[in-house]
Amino acid sequence: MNFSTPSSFTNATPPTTAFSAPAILSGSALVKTYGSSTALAGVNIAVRAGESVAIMGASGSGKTTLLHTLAGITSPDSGRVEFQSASGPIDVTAMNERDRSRLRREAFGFVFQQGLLIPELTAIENTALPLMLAGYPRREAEGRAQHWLAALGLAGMEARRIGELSGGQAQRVAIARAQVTGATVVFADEPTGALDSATSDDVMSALLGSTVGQGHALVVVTHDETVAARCSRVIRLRDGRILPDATTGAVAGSSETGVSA
Ligand SMILES: Nc1ncnc2c1ncn2[C@@H]1O[C@H](COP(=O)(O)OP(=O)(O)OP(=O)(O)O)[C@@H](O)[C@H]1O
Repeated sequence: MNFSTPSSFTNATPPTTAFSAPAILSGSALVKTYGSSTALAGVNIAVRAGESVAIMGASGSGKTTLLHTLAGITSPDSGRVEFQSASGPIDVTAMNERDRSRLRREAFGFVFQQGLLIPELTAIENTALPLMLAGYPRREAEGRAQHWLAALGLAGMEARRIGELSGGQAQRVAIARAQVTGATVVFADEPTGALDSATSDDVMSALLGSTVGQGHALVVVTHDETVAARCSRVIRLRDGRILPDATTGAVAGSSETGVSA
């Protein structure tokens, strides 16, 4: 795990392309059904280090299912998810739940619209939690958490409980917590859904700067075209399938088409 601490990136501009980077995460022929509903109907997607991919589509089109499947939270009925770890490719779909849970803790970060932060804990305790769970002593975990909070513009707010923060500040805590272990892929599901547009913009800057700005990958589900426009690539789902890219006619998520920034 890379637990390096960040410099400030609250206003960082992420790179817009990742053409030469290898796929850090890929899903091939992903199918997932729930009873008679088909959430994923054969999705191919490759995400490269240093790129941000927005997943868009109508309600029920399969966005969250795709995010959860790529992240190893949901197992597909068929198809394969592969993660490129520092020690080589890992078949996420073939892992048992215990190993997948470890992979999620160590290599992935998660930012959701709300929840997940523990209201009884302070900003620094929430941020340090993944490191504490990984066995770090409190002092070291909180030292690293403090660096992340400062880099995200939250210096001085470490001791506040979540209810004492604004929505945008709380999302920055969630971003800090998602990355304190050095996650190489961050998954975000409607990370700005509860925020006004100016705050949403700031939170996206923090999210992009702290992920793709550091050479990591960001996969973000959003209904917001403004959020999607800030990502290096947008894929659109309909009925569990990726729609062809309107500009090129290529299927935007497929590894063959690569990054269409
Ligand atoms: N746990 C589940 N049990 C049953 N059906 C599910 C479950 N999760 C998803 N589905 C179904 O799978 C389809 C895709 O759902 P998903 O949540 O991935 O869509 P979405 O595009 O993220 O929607 P939204 O924008 O409303 O969050 C829907 O028809 C949904 O009802």
